[in-house]
Order: sequence, then C-alpha cells, then structure tokens
Amino acid sequence: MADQTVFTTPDPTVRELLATHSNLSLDVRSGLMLDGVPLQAIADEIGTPCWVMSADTLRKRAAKLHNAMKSAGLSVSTHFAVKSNDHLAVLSIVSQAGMGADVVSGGELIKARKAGIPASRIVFSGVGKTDAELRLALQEGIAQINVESAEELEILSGVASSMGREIDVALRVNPDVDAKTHAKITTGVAGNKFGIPYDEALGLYRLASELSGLRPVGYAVHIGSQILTMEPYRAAYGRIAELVRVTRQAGLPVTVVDCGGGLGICYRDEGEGSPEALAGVIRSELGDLDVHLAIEPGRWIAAPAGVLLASVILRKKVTEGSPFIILDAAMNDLLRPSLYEAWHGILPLSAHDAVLAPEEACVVGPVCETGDTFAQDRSLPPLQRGARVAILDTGAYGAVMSSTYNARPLAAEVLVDGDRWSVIRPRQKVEDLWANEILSEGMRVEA
Ligand SMILES: Cc1ncc(COP(=O)(O)O)c(C=O)c1O
Ligand SMILES: N[C@@H](CCCC[NH3+])C(=O)O
Repeated sequence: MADQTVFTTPDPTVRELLATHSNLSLDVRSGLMLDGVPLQAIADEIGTPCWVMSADTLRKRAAKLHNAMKSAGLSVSTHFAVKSNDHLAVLSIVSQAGMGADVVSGGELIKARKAGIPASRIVFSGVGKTDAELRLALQEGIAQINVESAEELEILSGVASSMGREIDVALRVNPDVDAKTHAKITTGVAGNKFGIPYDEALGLYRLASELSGLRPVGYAVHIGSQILTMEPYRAAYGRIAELVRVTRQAGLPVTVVDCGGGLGICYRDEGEGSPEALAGVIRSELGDLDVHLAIEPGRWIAAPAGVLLASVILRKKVTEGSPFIILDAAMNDLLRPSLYEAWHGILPLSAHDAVLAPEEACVVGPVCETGDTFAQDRSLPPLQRGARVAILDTGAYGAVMSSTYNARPLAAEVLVDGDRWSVIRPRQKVEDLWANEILSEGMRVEA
C-alpha cells in the first residue's frame, strides 16, 4: 500500500483541487492516486491518453443520492442518464447500486439492457425517436416513454397500436424556466427544442388518454445540466405540481412525475449541487401529490468518478505570454472545453512536479483547431516534455463525446476498483480507423 503522506505544495490550485476531490490524493512516492491506485502506474502500462474511472466513486455517489432522497422521506426511482457515460462497466456498477436508466436512443437502450438493467427500470427520453427505436422500446417492454411533442404522441400511438401493445407515457413539459446554466445546455426555456409548451400540456394529456396504445401516467421535466442552485428546480417543479392538479381536476389520473436530471458538480470552486437540497425541493413542491417520483441524474454521479490522463508532447515557448503545453490528449478526446469553454482541473501525476512553484501556461491538444484548448493562462506547475497530467471530472460527457477527428484513435479506458485496476476498453488500433471504409479496386493507388 502506498504511503499516503500528504505534503505541502506551493500551488494553491493543486491544493484546492485535492481538497475538493476526495477520491484523489498525492502520495510522496507514487504521485497522484485515484482511490488506491497510482495513476502513473496506469499511464506507464497503458500509455496516454487514457480515461480512468473509479468504481468506488460511482457507488458512493449513487448511495449518497439515494440516502438524500430517503432522508427526505421520499421514495424516488433513480434512472442514470446513460448519455453521460455509456460504458457497460459503468452501467453495470450504477445498476448494482440501485439505479435504472434514462436513455435517449435505441443504442443506449440496448447498452443498458446488455449491462443488465431490467427493461422495467428504463425510461426513454428525447425529442426525436425513430419508429425503429419506438418499436424496440415497445418490444423490450421498457417502463415508460417520455413524449416531447404532439407529433410524437401520434406516431407512438400508431407504432404501439400496430404492434398490439400499450405503453406508459409521460409528457415532457417545457416549463419555460431558465436553469441559469450554459446556454448550450439549457433545455427548459421556451424556444428550446425540448418538451411540450406548458400551456399545451393538458390538452395533449387528454389527447394521449384518447389515443390507442398509450397509457398517460404523468409528466416529466428536465430543465438543463450543471445546475447548482435550487431556484430553477423549485420554479419548474412548482409549475409541474400545478399541472398535475389541473390535470386531475379535469378528471384525468396522474400517477408519475419524472423530475429529470441536471444536478451540477464542482469543477473548480463553484461548490456542487446538493442532493439533500434537491430532495428538499422535490418534497416541498411535489411531496404531497401522491405520485411516483423519479430523477435522471448523469453528471452528478459520473463526472467526479473519472479523470483523463495525458502526457506533455512538448512545451512550446512564445515570445510573449504563457507557453503552450501541448498534450497528447485533444478535443477529440475531451470536447467540453472546446464546446462550452468548460473549466476542468488539471493535476500533475508526479509528486515531483506537484511541488514546483506554479507558472501560467496554455494547455492545448495537437488537433488542428485553435479551439483545441484545455486551459488558457492556467496556473500550473511548469510541465516539461514527458510530464503527465490528469484532467479532472471527466467521468461524464467525456469518453462518450469522443471522436476520431484528425485520425486519432479512441483512447483506452480503465476502471479502478479499490487498489486494483483493469482495462475496460483497449486503445483503438489505428487500423480500426479505416476498417469499415470501402475503397473500390479502381480507386486504389499503389503507394
Ligand atoms: C432528459 C434528460 N435527463 C437527464 C439528463 C442528465 O443530465 P445531467 O447529466 O445533467 O444530470 C439529460 C441531459 O441533460 C437529459 O436530457
Ligand atoms: N454534454 C454536456 C451536457 C449536455 C447534457 C445532455 N443534455 C456537457 O458536457 O456538459
């Protein structure tokens, strides 16, 4: 077992990141550890870039969320948002920790089933489900489909009737509440593509009760992602509670409210969304409705469980301003900084690097895009060629959003469980990049 001696580093960012990430520690000899595993050992054996997930963190966070709901006296089904991390190992761990799944495609549905998540614990959300995906959901007998438009209601009714099936349906309502998060991940304001306009919801609920193949059971709402304060949740759930009352007054039964996901985490110093506070809001706004409650968290469960390991290819001097630290990971691996200007903590893997006095640097990848930037003018220990770093909080919306842009093979994935680790997806081979490309004989030119 490695020596867990904590020592002082002069870099306040390093100290703060270690303080806010309880699964990470800096060991004098072994460097940065994720749970009981030195990350250098993984990088030595597997190479970089490489995603590493902590099984323990997934389990602990699922338990924390369940306890928060229970302590508030709520019985809530939790559906892990598969879009945040769809690795079979992750799905299997969260399933064993008591979660079902929220899926947005046929592919996610099949992966959730492959990971052992029972169909009865799967809900299907999304603005555009194809007929084939709806048929799959009906064949599998999943718990519920969250319908997002009048058009989808008609299509689903047609598909279900043609199969002689009936399915529980919740209407996803757009409550026109601003989640005060990044504009690209806000989903609950009027004008977003998501959900049924609030004022149309009751009419469509009535329509759903008249259409064959559908059993309208309630409402769903999801207002966005990385939400840190409770006001938007309170406003959205308050509106849904009102809708439930009005629907019942109209003589239509409502038995389900799906409260969506969106709870945020602490990437930098913003503090994390509190499951206890969320439970409190759900109880105060929806607790007396006598409905079955559900939530769909993704990021809050998975993001802090993962890091992305990378190596410094080179350090590029500039005449003015911060030097460029060019990593072997890039935007094709982790897209969030490029897409949302998202801030991710970066820590050196070596204890030796971690104790150096910090400098300002720009951390970038080698992809041919100026947007391929992980951090601008970031205070970091001076990282030299060959140094390794961990980019933090990449367990959600990390590997799932990777691509092979610039013909860069998908990075390896590793699972840490206590003081053991194993590869859960080998690095993609370069040959795999063209394995499915068809080059007809006439097109082939001998090199
Ligand atoms: C319908 C739905 N549910 C759940 C989630 C999960 O969100 P988060 O990862 O922020 O918890 C999303 C993504 O924003 C979503 O679109
Ligand atoms: N992919 C986004 C969040 C979108 C969530 C899905 N609706 C992120 O990385 O933060």
